[in-house]
Amino acid sequence: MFKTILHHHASSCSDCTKLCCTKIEDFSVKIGRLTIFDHVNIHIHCGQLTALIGPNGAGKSTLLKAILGEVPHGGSLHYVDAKGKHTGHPVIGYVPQYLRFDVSSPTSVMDIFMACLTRRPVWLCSAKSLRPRVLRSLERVRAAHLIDRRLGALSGGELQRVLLALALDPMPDLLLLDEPVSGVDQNGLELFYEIVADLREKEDMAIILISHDLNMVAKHADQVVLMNKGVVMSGTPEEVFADQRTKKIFGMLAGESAQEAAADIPAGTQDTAGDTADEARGADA
Ligand SMILES: Nc1ncnc2c1ncn2[C@@H]1O[C@H](COP(=O)(O)OP(=O)(O)OP(=O)(O)O)[C@@H](O)[C@H]1O
Repeated sequence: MFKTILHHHASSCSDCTKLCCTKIEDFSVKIGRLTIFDHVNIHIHCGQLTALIGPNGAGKSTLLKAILGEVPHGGSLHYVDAKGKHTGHPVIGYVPQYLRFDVSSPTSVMDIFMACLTRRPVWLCSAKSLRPRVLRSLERVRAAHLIDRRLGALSGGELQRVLLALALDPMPDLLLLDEPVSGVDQNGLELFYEIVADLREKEDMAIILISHDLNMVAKHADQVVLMNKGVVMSGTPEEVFADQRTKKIFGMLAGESAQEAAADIPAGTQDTAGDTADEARGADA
């Protein structure tokens, strides 16, 4: 189960010409008669962190699930590797916004890695032989000390790093991160962003991150995509945060920065801003 959640394989594109890039072309998701989003076109380059921002219900998480192929969608995904050749089956790593599991379960971090790293039944695997590999994975996210910890005993930030370590083995071409809205404290969030920024540089990885923390986005993102049932606008953090449509969606007061405004909006109340966002999107279309 964890394997399906954290790693997916997708087919590559047919017109590879330039640098490593993931092209999301004309993506749309409809559930019944409801359009969750449509006409989504985004290019994600390797070595870049693309932040997805927008109000609650904008369709951000659904977009990640569509990229993973977990949700039926229109449009297509194209992958181009750094040499302009097909990558065959690019690996996508995914860290979900939350994970439902029994917090009283004795399952440890090591157990979960063993279940994910091998196709053989866990009871036939040698923990001893896998341990160095698991430690290496956990070291990448500064969590080696958590290897024998029970999953249910981890803090929100620690669990997020363990899930990230799982999503990085095998190393993906594209990493999708759905930031938890709660349960991770400020220190945990900062550490997580530091690790992600490191990965982007050292591994030259393409990363899409859904974020509710506009300060962190301003600090770390290379590209920001503002979503509200479609792409409202995209650009550098400076461009997106200075734009009237962003200000409208996040209900910013005159002179207030996007980050300050977002900090003022209690979780779960941004839906109200969504109506305004529709207008903003309508004006853009
Ligand atoms: N399976 C489903 N059936 C019906 N509606 C759904 C389903 N999945 C998502 N939706 C709706 O699609 C919209 C987008 O949801 P999504 O979780 O993608 O938004 P989001 O931008 O990630 O929101 P948040 O910031 O609150 O996490 C919401 O209105 C949600 O209720």
